[in-house]
Amino acid sequence: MSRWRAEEDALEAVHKAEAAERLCDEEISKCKEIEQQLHRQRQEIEMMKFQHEQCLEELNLIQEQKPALESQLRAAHCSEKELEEKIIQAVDLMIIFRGERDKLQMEYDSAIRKVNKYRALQTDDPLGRSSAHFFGISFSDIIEATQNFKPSQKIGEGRYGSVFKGMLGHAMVAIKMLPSSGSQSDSEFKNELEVLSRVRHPNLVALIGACPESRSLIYEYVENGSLQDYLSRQSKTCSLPWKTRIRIAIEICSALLFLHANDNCSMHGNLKPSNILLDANLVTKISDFGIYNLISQNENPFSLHSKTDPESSAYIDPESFEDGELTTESDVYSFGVVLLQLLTARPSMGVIRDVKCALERGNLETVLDMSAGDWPIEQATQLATLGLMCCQNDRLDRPDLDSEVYAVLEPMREQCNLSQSSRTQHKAPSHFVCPIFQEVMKDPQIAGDGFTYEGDAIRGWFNSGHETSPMTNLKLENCDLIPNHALYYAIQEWQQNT
Ligand SMILES: Nc1ncnc2c1ncn2[C@@H]1O[C@H](COP(=O)(O)OP(=O)(O)OP(=O)(O)O)[C@@H](O)[C@H]1O
Repeated sequence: MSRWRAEEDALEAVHKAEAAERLCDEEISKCKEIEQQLHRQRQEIEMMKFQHEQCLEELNLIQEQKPALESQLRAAHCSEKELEEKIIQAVDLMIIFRGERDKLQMEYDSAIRKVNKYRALQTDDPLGRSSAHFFGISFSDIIEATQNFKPSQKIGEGRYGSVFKGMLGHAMVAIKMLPSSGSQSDSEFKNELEVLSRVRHPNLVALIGACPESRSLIYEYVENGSLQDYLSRQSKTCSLPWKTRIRIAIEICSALLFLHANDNCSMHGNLKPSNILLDANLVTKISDFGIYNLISQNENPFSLHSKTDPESSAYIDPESFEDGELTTESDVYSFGVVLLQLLTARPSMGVIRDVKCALERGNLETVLDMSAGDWPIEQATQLATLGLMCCQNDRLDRPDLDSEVYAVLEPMREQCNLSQSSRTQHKAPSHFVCPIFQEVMKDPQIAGDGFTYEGDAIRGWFNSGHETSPMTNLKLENCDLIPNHALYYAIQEWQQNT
């Protein structure tokens, strides 16, 4: 019995031990779960701490930037106010300019009426229609412009008459009074004017009008005097640097090439430094081209010339002295003398001999004009050789202007452009500026009057009902526009170099 009870107790104890073991296992697994939960919560807390620190850092950064941002805001407010004031001023100016524009428009309209009246008088056409391309001006207008030929208005006197400056409308012009005597009839004179007034090139002085009645020619005014003034040190301004002189030589050559390629006006006929004018940017403007056609010549003009002005006769082709004939090679000869003078600034008489001797002796530097700076000897030698070739006595020995002269000069342009860093302070050359917008052109277009305008400006002019030239006021044959590629590339090049 006691054994049976003892077995039962033992069994019960075993059960209890098993139950206790299960309980223990359960507790252990619960403990593990709790530990895992605890671990996860710790990780979350770490993450929250990290985010909190980041937020704090960002907040600090924003607070540090706050004063700078606030001052930027204040500055923005100030400039906003300034801009507002400027806009108000600009609007005021615009109102004033509009008033002036309306006034000018009225003056312009009355000038057009006046021109038409003169044309009607000239052509006996009651409607004032004329086929003339030159701007006809009355003698009374010339008297008014020159203040009755006041001596202080006189710029100079040449072989073909006196030159006066004057205001025609709002434009400063140079008025050349040709001799009235001669056998050339009025219609011959007008025909020549027609031809000359159509010739337009950036390096030729534009003939903008004429008064056939008084045989006077009206040219654009070129403000910086002539190359002669610079070479003979008569100019109040400084001497021309060698790079500018090379550019001038290239510009002269390009203008001569243009004239020689022109069907009607194929020669200059009187090229010399006093006829090579320089504008505000020292851009070449050649005057007097084709003037020999406007003067009736009864005897060989060149032999007459040599008697009256030996200095000028040094520019004349020796063969023209003989036969009185003017050819494109005559211009090449004159260009050669000018080239040698650009190098040496020596008088025209004797310059060929001086340069030739110096070249032969191998000491060209002794004749170079040192006021132009340090001439690079290689280019100076090239120019001297070119000048002497142009000055050959026999026409047939002279070089071809395009393939033998321009082809040598043109590559020198790049070097001149490199030197033009000072151009940044210069304003744009006048022929880069649109006559209407008065800004450097982006899309230069040639109109029927031969002048180049900004595309938008001239189209706007036509669209507003005008059928006339904005420059000459004459009626245009058509409203066609031709892109001026040469000028476009020249402007691009100039803009890249400034
Ligand atoms: N369009 C112009 N703008 C400014 N000045 C000019 C203009 N045309 C001529 N001149 C000035 O007038 C002066 C006289 O010029 P003109 O062409 O009549 O005589 P020249 O060149 O001295 O001799 P030639 O009669 O042999 O040509 C020139 O030296 C020049 O300075």
